Amino acid sequence: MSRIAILGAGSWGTALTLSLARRGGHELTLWAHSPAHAEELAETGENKRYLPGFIVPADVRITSKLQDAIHGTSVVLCVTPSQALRSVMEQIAPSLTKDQVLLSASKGIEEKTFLRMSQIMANYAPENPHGTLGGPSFAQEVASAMPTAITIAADDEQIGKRLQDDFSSSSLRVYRNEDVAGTELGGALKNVIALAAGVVTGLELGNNAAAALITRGMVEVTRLAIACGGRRETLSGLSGIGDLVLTCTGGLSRNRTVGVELGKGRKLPEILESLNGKVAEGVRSTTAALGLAARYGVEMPITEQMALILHQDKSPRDAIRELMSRPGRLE
Ligand SMILES: NC(=O)C1=CN([C@@H]2O[C@H](COP(=O)(O)OP(=O)(O)OC[C@H]3O[C@@H](n4cnc5c(N)ncnc54)[C@H](OP(=O)(O)O)[C@@H]3O)[C@@H](O)[C@H]2O)C=CC1
Ligand SMILES: O=C(CO)COP(=O)(O)O
Repeated sequence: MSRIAILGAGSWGTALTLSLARRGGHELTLWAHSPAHAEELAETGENKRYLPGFIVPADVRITSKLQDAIHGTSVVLCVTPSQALRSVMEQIAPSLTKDQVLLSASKGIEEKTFLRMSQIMANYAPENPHGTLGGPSFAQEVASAMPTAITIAADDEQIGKRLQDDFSSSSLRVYRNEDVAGTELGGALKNVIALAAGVVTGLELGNNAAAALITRGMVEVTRLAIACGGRRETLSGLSGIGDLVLTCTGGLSRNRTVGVELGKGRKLPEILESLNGKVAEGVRSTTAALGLAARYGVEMPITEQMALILHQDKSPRDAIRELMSRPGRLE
C-alpha cells in the first residue's frame, strides 16, 4: 500500500487518480489548483471542466491545500502544467521528508531555464528520489480503463520497481527504465512535432506529408534527447516514438488540435482561448527546445519553423515550403 498525493486535477491527474483507485490498495489525495475546483470535485466527484463523465471515488481525499495533500505520503505525483511545477515545488519543498518519492507526469520543458521537470524537482529537493512517467496515454482513454502502456523512469532501480508496482493494473501496463532525461524529453519534444503534424493536417497537405513530418520529427527529437544525455532505446520506446505517433495522429491531442487550427489560418491567441484553460504544452516548450538545441549545437528544422509560426506569426504554408526546399542530404 502506498499513500500517494496527486498534485494536479487537470485531465491527466484525474485520470491517473481514477486508474490508481481502480487498481486499489492505495490511499489517495488529489490536489486541485483552485479552491472552487476542489470544492466542486469533493461535492460531485466529477471533474466537469477537464475530464467530464467520470466519478472520482468518495474515498479519494480532495484538497486545494498543498501541505495537506503531501503530508504523510510516500509518493508525490506532480501533474501540473510544466510551467507551474516550479511554484508547486517552492511551496512543498520545506515540508517534504527525504523518503518521499517525487514523480513527474508533466510533459514540458521550462520556458526560461530550459530545465526538465526532474531537474526542477531536484533543485528544490536534491535528496529525494525522483522519476518520471511517460508514454502514449490520452487521459480520457486511461480514465475509461482502455488498455494503455506507459513507462516509468527512475535512476534508482528499487524505486522504479516500487512505482511500477504502484501504478500497474489490468488496464495499465507499466514498463520501467532508468533513463529519466530521455523519457522526459521524448514526452516534451513530441508535443512540438504534434503541433507541426497538426499544421500539415490543417493545411490538407496529405498523408505523405504527415508521415514525412512524423519521421523527420522523430529524427530531430532523438538527436536532441541524445545530446542531453538520453538513450536511443528510450526514444524508440513508449515515451519516444510511441507518444509521438499517438499525439501526431490522435484526435484527442490538444497539441495536434492547436496545430490543425493554425494550419487552417486561425491565430494562436484565439485558439488558446478556445482551449478554455486546457494546456497545450508544445506552445511554450518549443522555445525551450530551441534553446536546448542551440546549447548543444543540434539542428531542429521542424522545431525552428514551428517556433516561427507560433511566435512570429509566420505563415504555416511558407514554413512548410521552407522545410521542403532545404538542401538535399543523407537520411
Ligand atoms: N491530458 C492528457 O491526456 C495528458 C496530459 N499530460 C500532461 O499532464 C500535464 C497536465 O496536463 P492536463 O492534466 O492535461 O491539464 P488540463 O489541460 O486538463 O488542465 C489544466 C490544469 O492546470 C491547472 N493549472 C492552471 N494554472 C495552474 C497553476 N498556476 N498551478 C497549478 N495548476 C494550474 C488547472 O487548474 P485550475 O483550473 O484549478 O486552475 C488544471 O487543473 C501536462 O504537462 C500534460 O502534457 C500527460 C499525458 C496525458
Ligand atoms: O501527452 C499526451 C498523450 O500521451 C497528451 O497529448 P496532448 O497534450 O497533445 O493532448
